[in-house]
Parts: sequence; structure tokens; C-alpha cells
Amino acid sequence: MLTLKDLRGSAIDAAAVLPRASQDISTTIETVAPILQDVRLNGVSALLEYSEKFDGVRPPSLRVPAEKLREAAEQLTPEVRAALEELILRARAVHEAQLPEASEVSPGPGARVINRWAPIRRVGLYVPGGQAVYPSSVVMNVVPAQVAGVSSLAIASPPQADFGGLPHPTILGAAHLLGIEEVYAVGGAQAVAMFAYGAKDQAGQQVCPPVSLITGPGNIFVATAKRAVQGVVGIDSEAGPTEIMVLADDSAPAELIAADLISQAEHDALAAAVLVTPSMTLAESVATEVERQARDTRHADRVKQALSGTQSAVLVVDTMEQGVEIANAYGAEHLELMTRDDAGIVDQIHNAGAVFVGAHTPVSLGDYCAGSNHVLPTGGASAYSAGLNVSSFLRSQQVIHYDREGLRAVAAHVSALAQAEGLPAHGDAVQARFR
Ligand SMILES: NC(=O)c1ccc[n+]([C@@H]2O[C@H](COP(=O)([O-])OP(=O)(O)OC[C@H]3O[C@@H](n4cnc5c(N)ncnc54)[C@H](O)[C@@H]3O)[C@@H](O)[C@H]2O)c1
Ligand SMILES: N[C@H](CO)Cc1c[nH]c[nH+]1
Ligand SMILES: [Zn+2]
Repeated sequence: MLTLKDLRGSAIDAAAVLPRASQDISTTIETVAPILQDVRLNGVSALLEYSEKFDGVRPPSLRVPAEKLREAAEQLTPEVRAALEELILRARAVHEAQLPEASEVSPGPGARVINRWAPIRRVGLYVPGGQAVYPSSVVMNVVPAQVAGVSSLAIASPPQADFGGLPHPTILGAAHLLGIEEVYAVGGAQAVAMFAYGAKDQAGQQVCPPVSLITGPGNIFVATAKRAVQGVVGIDSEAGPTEIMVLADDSAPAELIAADLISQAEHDALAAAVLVTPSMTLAESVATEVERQARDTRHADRVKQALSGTQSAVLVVDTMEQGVEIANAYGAEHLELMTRDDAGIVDQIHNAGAVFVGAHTPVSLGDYCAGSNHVLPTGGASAYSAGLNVSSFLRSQQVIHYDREGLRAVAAHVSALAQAEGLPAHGDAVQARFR
């Protein structure tokens, strides 16, 4: 099912050897734009209708009652609760180390410029819940936001028909463990619209106030909606359908590579799973292993679709240098390295959401318990954006203090530049302080 492309002996255009999925933001925007518009105009009633249409259930109320969150936490199995607690501990340790320091510089006598970090005040956190449910994404969203000092946090996750129109109980339980009280039963593009525009009920009561930033992963409809509301609100990155690229040589175990490719393909038919290797022997063994392992996997249909899509392949190249070039051109959400020289190659990687080094660091470790964040840029966005982290929830802000002598020292320069720009009133505003 994985296409094997033998690129050896040919000149490679690294950016073109691997297409992404056929369905992308440019195609789904036609579905998403009317949803955003409808929610903006019709608020809660539109949200409930889209839930009925896409999730097959009309939630009893948009906002999840507090007692449902508490009950869900009480009903977590001891194993899941322990795993969530371990994830929270590790994620806190990693994210606390990301807090940036304020700085203060005196560029001249009587002059001070302070660079401080201000948390965004209200954020909307998206937690997926369509083809799978993602309590781990509750932690990945909430922990960096809390470490950054965000004071108002709201979660949205699709209502589940099997749970009376509430989001999945493990999602509610994870939210409660983290002290989150504001959770909405809504998913997809409509949830993104709710966060961006806020939502009122038919009596005009504000049920969900708008947020300033929307973060979190989701399917192609969620990613499309996030891109479309940018400018109304901020977003973290386009964290859409999962991607895994493995860069490996003949020292790597085919069985483990196949397992890792399948692990990410099970997210979504649009997920991408790619092996790049200079070893034809490894390429053939991985292709065979994938066939074998995919047969018995729970989500075999979805995995098969993902692995047969244009976005998934095994690429055989002449050299590891070409492999690195392809990895950088592609900018995968997750890049695994399994080579004899991982330490040398990791320093050559510029574009990747996160890099997983060595045979004992599978992506699924990072998905749950590495302490790193699993909300990562997809679709090539790793070239310009980062995975979710503490600074995603902070703005840097400059505070400037000059005293009279500090201002006098640069007054003539301000006037000269103001004249040069044809904006003399700027210079006058400074000179007025010395008349
Ligand atoms: N990049 C990352 O950081 C990251 C992390 C975790 C998960 N993911 C991805 O998140 C996604 C989760 O997807 P999911 O589907 O399980 O849950 P989801 O919550 O993202 O999407 C479910 C929602 O999609 C909407 N939807 C479904 N079909 C639709 C249609 N035809 N038209 C309009 N809207 C529709 C519905 O509103 C539904 O509530 C996967 O693609 C997974 O790979 C990405
Ligand atoms: N692999 C996903 C990021 O693309 C994250 C995840 C959560 N749960 C399982 N996996
Ligand atoms: Zn995963």
C-alpha cells in the first residue's frame, strides 16, 4: 500500500518529490467559510445545529455543567488517571523551563527600555474528538497556557453521541484534573468560530465570550477554520492532520519503523507517513512490514487510506545528504532519525515540528509522555512556526522610560530623521519639551 519511489541516480527536486494530501486547506475552505459566517451571525443556535449535523447529537447545553467535569474526573480509571498525572508532571517540568526572562537595557544615559512578557488574557483551546478522542491534547494545550499565566481558559471538544452530547468523559476528566471549569461541547470549524466571534443565545445572552488566541490540533476542517479566523484572533500554528517522516539508514529496525508509520497513520485518512532512506533493503523490508502489521491493526481501513494517499511513500535516495535535503524541504510535523549518525544529522535539520532521535524515541512517546508538546505544525508550516509552547501564550511588550536628559541627548537625531521622512511634527513634539 505504501508506494516505493526509487529516486536513485536522478537529480532530485527536494521540494517536489513528495506531495501532500489531495484534500487540503485550499479545498476545505469552501465548506468551512459558510460555517464560520453562520456561527458569527447566529451564535448558539448555529453551533447546536452543526453539532447535530456533523457529530450526530445535539448537546443538552453548549457549556458543560461543572458537576459533569467533577464526575468525569472521579470516574477516570486508576491507570488513565495515573498516566495523565505523569504526563502533567513531565509537561509542567518541560514547559516551566521555557518561560522567557524579562530584560532591561539602558541604551544611553537617562534611558531605559524594558522588554517584558505579558500573558494573553483569554484563550480558546481546541481538543479533537472526531475519529479518536484526545485527553492528552487537553494537557498539551492547558499546561503551557497555565505556565504562561493565562487567566481565562476555555476548552471546546466535539459532543459525543454515546455520552449524551457531552465531550468524551476522559477529556472532561483531564480538564478537571487541571482545574479547568469552562468547557464547551462543540467541535470542528464551528468551535473555532465560537472562540473567534463569541456566541450568544437567542435571548442575546453571551454564552461564550470571544477569545484572543485559539490553540490546539484538529482535522483539516479545524485547521482550515483556524487559518480563516486569523486576524480576528491569533492562532498557534496550523496543527492539522498528522505527519510522520522517518529518516533512516540500514542500521535501523524495519519492524519499528513500520510500527511508527502505522501509529501516526491511524489518526486520519489524510495523515502522512513517509520513510526516506538510502537503503533499498530497508525500504523493501519496511514496505513488507507495513503490509503485515497494518492487516491486524484496529483502524486498518483508515491506516490503509492514509498509507495509500499521495502524502505517504517510501523514498529511496542516493545519499543521506539527499535525505536531509528532502526532510528540510518537507518540514514534517514529526521527524524520526534512526541512523548511525543521529547526533550529526540532528544538527542539519532546520524544518520539523519536533525531532525524535534514535530507536527508543518513537513519536507516540512524544504524543503522550515525553514531556514535550504534541501540538505541532503540519503542512510545511514548521518552516515558519513552532509547536505549542509557553511563548505561544505570551506577547513581548516594550516599556520605555526616558528622562529629560535622556531625551535631550537624542532630540536632534529625532528631528533630523523626522525631517528626512517629511514628518516635521514628530520632531516638533520632541523639541516642544525644551522650549
Ligand atoms: N498536528 C497536531 O499537532 C495534531 C495533534 C493531534 C491530532 N492531530 C490531528 O487532529 C485530527 C483529529 O481529527 P478528528 O476528526 O478525530 O477530530 P476533530 O475534533 O479535529 O474533528 C471533528 C470535527 O470535524 C468536523 N467535521 C467532520 N467532518 C466534517 C465535514 N465533512 N464537514 C465539516 N466538518 C466536518 C465536525 O464538526 C467534527 O466535530 C486528526 O487529523 C489528527 O491527525 C493533529
Ligand atoms: N500524533 C498526534 C500529533 O500529530 C498527537 C497524538 C495525541 N494522541 C495520540 N497522538
Ligand atoms: Zn499520535
